[in-house]
Amino acid sequence: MLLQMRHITKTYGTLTANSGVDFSLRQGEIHALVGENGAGKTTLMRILYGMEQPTAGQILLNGKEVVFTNPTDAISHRIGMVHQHFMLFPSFTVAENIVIGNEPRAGVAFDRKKAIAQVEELCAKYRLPIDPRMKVADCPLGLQQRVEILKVLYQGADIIILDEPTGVLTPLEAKELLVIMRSLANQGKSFIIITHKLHEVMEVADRVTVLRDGKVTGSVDAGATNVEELSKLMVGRDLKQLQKRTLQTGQTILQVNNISIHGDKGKPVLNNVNLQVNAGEIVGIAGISGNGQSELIQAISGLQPIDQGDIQLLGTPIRGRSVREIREIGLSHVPEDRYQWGAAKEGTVLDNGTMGHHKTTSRSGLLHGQELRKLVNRFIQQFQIKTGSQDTQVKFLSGGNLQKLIVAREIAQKQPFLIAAEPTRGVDIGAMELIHEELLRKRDEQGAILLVSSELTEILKLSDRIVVMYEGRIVGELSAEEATEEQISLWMAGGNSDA
Ligand SMILES: Nc1ncnc2c1ncn2[C@@H]1O[C@H](COP(=O)(O)OP(=O)(O)OP(=O)(O)O)[C@@H](O)[C@H]1O
Repeated sequence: MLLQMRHITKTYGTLTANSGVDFSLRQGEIHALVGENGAGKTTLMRILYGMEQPTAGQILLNGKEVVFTNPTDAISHRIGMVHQHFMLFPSFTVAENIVIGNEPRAGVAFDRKKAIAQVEELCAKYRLPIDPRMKVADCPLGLQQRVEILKVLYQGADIIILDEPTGVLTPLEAKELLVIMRSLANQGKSFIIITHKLHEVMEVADRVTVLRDGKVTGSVDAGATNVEELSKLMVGRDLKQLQKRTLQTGQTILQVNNISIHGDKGKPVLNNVNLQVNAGEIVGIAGISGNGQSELIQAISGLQPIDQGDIQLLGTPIRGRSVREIREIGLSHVPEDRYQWGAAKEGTVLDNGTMGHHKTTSRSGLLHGQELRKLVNRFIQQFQIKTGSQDTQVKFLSGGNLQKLIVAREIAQKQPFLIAAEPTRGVDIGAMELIHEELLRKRDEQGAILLVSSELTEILKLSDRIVVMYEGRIVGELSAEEATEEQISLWMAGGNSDA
């Protein structure tokens, strides 16, 4: 056995993140690590990568015990990790990012030519083409991830840990990544992949280990299991089928008229976009990321100025208004990037859970400490948010648990309009089910929801109407009854539209 982690336990104060976990990896294997948010997957991998030390337990590499006190130790034992949030220097080139920390030198100076040659050689060896001279800032996310993988390969890794690698990728990039992993595994590399996407597990993994509440609930060959069985091992119950009713829509809540945003390079990022969202409906925006969806949301929520057109929320023009003013008129917003816009990382669960709620919960204009705590307690219970306490800083929450807190907070705002951008990114399947139910409940209570998701299945499952964006324009619109995956995918890829 290439790697064995034996009886790993990790506690943080009273919280047990891993409890007696056994995990093993064979050479050339792709091993998926799955489990609910906060089940302890990232913690286990941070231990393997030397970022955390276990409270108890052992790691054996090729049968010999190893002790890592930092990632440098893990790297010297040929273990590499690609984190959920890439750790690249955007203003540096691809080659510079790959060789960083172990740069070729000519005397004391950095040998740029040699770095480029080394990276070209590496790309050829592993059949992962990329231009080493390109600036990372100019690479789409799929290529940035390739840089991360090449960096780990440059460091000599034989065991590669990928933490939710497809979360930020387009469906096409995600497919490519799975092919790359298989090809590298065939060349002898071994992978551990943390993911919530069970169809990916079935597609790429040889083995799957399931964690629940810090403990292993199963470790099986992927060929001997299926999505239903894995879900049950993860959440301890069968998942329900979502019931969606057909509703009458009400008054227009959001009206976007002909808005455009000129880009830096002469190409518009938004091009004459018209959109309407009514009370009692979910309008889903489908599109490959980077086709103007982010800018559209930012324009509506006051984060980005527009160059042409106007937007009305509940009949009030909002062009040029601040985020705060727009929120006061009637917007709640689950932002696409939870770390940049959604949360104050240094703040506590209580601070983050109550942002925007002070007004609604105070009786006399003063803040009501107890009421706010009660509210956050409700979020924690309902969404099963795993946290030490309300006073824990959110930087200690697992990614999925922070996402659940933001979604709970925003849905509870009781605003007439909600923008839900990638609302289930990084959450487990049980939490996804709950978030979907809550979005539908809000819609059933005559809420107007604009849903943006890179998961087409999510768009199809929840939306009453679907619009497709391509290169800054809306290129097609379908009702839920008319929508087919084929038609939408065609429009998403820039295929012909008659809209
Ligand atoms: N440094 C820390 N201090 C306190 N608690 C922590 C720390 N790191 C992790 N935890 C807690 O340990 C538990 C396991 O977290 P971990 O990030 O391993 O979960 P996960 O399975 O990767 O979840 P997700 O799917 O949401 O990413 C969580 O409850 C988390 O809040």
